[in-house]
Amino acid sequence: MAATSSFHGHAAAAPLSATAAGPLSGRLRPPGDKSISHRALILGLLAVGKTTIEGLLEGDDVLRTAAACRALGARVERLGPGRWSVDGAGLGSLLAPRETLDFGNAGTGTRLLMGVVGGHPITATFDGDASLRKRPMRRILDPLTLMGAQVLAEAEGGRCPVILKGTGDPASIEYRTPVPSAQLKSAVLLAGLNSPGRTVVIETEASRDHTEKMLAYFGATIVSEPDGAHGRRIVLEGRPELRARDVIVPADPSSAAFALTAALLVPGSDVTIEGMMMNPLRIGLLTTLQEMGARIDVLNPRIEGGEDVADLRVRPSQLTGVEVPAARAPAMIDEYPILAVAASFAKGETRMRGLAELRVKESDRLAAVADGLTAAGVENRIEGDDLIVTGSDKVRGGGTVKTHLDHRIAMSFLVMGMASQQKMTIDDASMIATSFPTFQPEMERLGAKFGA
Ligand SMILES: O=C(O)C1=C[C@@H](OP(=O)(O)O)[C@@H](O)[C@H](O)C1
Ligand SMILES: C=C(OP(=O)(O)O)C(=O)O
Repeated sequence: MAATSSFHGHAAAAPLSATAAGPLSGRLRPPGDKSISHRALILGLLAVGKTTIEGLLEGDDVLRTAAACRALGARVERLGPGRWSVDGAGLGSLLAPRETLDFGNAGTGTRLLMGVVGGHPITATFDGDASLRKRPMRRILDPLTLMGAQVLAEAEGGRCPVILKGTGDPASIEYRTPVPSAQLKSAVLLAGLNSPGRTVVIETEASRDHTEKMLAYFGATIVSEPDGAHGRRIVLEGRPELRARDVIVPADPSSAAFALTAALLVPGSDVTIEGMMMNPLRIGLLTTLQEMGARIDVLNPRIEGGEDVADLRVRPSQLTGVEVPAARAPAMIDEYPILAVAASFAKGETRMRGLAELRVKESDRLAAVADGLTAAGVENRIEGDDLIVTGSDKVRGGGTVKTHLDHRIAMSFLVMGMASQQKMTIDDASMIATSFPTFQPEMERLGAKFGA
């Protein structure tokens, strides 16, 4: 679990290839959900008492959040694999960190903790790797400024490094998020926690609701109601008494997506994914693949850690291109790169609409996916914010894909190489450790073949 990145760049790039695999078979428990892992640590920091976490994702992004929580006054300990405890500093009692908070590659950690710092009378510096330094932070800093926080320094265009001076008395605001973003919604809610009044966030398109659910679980009064056709209105009462809780982290659907897609594409496969979180705001990929004709049995549905989970048995399927509506984007936002790989093997055209937010992820994912598909001989085009992929049952493959410090681009094109005629090479596999450090051995255990 060595750090994979530091402020400006990262260790030497590690190219990796995937070649056509024999059938993939076996069972896989994907790592803990990344979104829930960040939030469990952060709410542990804000609660009084000892929070325990089971199944924490021990990827670099989350380890950076653990380090930041320590710097803000929590005692964070690893008890065993995936088992962690957080002795909270308590809402209103955070320490000012002495050093820069280095979030590496992680947008979620950066933005959620900007919300936390923004609502406390402390100053902190936020920074990360070359990818993080390109990502927009104004969307977070704007509402925090309305609440009374001050931006003491920022790089051009509201980018990291950012020095943020929070306020111990955040104004209660009603905020309509200008882009569908769970990170933005969460930052406002986390800052609003320390406000004496009510914080209201309205989103036109519902985004993942893990912050709301976990705040309620830790004892906050928070109500989320439908607003408009696809939106939510969330009302949080300020200054709750947050009490430490025990958190169980379900398996990450965004990580499960890679084995799931690989099993659909590699002939003869039969893979069962265990304990995948089925939160409706996270399973847009599953819905889309089912619409495309994927044979996925949803088995043993149950509740784990307050979330719906299930086991998924996946077998190869002839996929057919579909149109993916823009309204589904928040529920499958990180899965478009792997959907584009699935679409490459589908009959006909898949049109993915409304992908503007993909341009501001770890890389410009719209461009990175299109370039990777082109390198592999897959017909594709970008029209406005839509990506259109024309599939075929024989994908040539070959070529080297530039990953631009983006773990999802890296894993997606390795999956392509498991089913394409020629091997696929990625220029750098090191970023995979940010979200799925066991990706390579776990996929090899199922039958994948990687090489230089
Ligand atoms: O809140 C979260 O945990 C996340 C929200 C999404 O980002 P945006 O809020 O920028 O859409 C997603 O892409 C990211 O991987 C995790
Ligand atoms: C966008 C992602 O993460 P983050 O915003 O936390 O960097 C992701 O994991 O795909």
